[in-house]
Amino acid sequence: MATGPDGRQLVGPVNAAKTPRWAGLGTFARLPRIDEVEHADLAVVGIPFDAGVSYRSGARFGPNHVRESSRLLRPFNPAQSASPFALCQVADAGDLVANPFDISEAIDAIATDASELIGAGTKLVSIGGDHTIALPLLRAAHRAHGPVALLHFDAHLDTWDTYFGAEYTHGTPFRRAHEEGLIDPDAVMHVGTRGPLYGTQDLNDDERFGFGIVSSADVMRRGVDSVVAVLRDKVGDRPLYVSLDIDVLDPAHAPGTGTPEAGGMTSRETLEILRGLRGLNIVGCDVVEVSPAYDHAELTGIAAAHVVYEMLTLLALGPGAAPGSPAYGISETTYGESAEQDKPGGRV
Ligand SMILES: N=C(N)NCCCC(=O)O
Ligand SMILES: [Zn+2]
Ligand SMILES: [Zn+2]
Repeated sequence: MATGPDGRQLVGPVNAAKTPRWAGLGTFARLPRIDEVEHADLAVVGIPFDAGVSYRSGARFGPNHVRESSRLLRPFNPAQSASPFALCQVADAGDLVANPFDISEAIDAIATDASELIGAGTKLVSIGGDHTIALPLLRAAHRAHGPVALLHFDAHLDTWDTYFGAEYTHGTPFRRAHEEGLIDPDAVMHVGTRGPLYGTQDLNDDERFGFGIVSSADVMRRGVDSVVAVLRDKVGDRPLYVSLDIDVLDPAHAPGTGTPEAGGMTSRETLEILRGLRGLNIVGCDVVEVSPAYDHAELTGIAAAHVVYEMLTLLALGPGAAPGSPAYGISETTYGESAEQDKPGGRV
């Protein structure tokens, strides 16, 4: 038990100095289950659904793989000088149930169950599952906040129209979200885009839906800070949903995924860009497309677990969080002007 900033008693993760990391049933980061806390301000929820894939399957096993790969996470995040699990109550909400044989029914169930959690005052970081699940999660976010800004980290556009005549697939969620008015066309960006397309029409359509693109090559050429500035400018203070397909990482960093593309971002770049979103009005996040059968040595699971941890930190810090500085290193800021006072011991 720890006392949160508002005086509430918070249930934190299992203490790794007392119970070995590898022992016990695995929740995300060894956090309490949602039924073990009075109220969860933030929850990690698994959505083990992969009936929408167009190539390798297996993301249905993603949530538990990411949980298993999260056992080594520690409670203090030095990159943000923050202890997310001591700022508010964070819990693992288990897995939502989604029909593997009926995509429409699965989508409706995910939207309903996510809405229920959000309606109870719990912000979600969802672990997929294939990218189809972003659509119902955006429906749930829209129900609570109206049209949201979207930062979509992915090798792929996922604004294609249909596959084999099917409208609801992992390659189409953001086209459907645009058509349904779930996302604000003035504030939607892809990050990390790369790889061959079907034709230039893909890009024409995507642009028509309002999307801007920061490609994987842009991240390499322009660098993290400049990309973060572009994203922050685009989003402003709108309610923001962050959807991260783990295939945004290079297959060298995340081999365990269903539609891998060469030339991707590093995990370091990805984590740093996420950290740069500090203080934005984030209302929900997902990490999708982890397919453990193609993983090696938990590379993909660990990368995804760290992404989830950074998302939880952003949500725990909350909208308007002051710019921070890492607890060590020579980096100027986590975002904004240098905040030397945040640095324990003022180390560089
Ligand atoms: N959402 C992901 N991961 N991939 C979409 C790929 C769609 C295609 O097969 O062209
Ligand atoms: Zn993708
Ligand atoms: Zn995707």
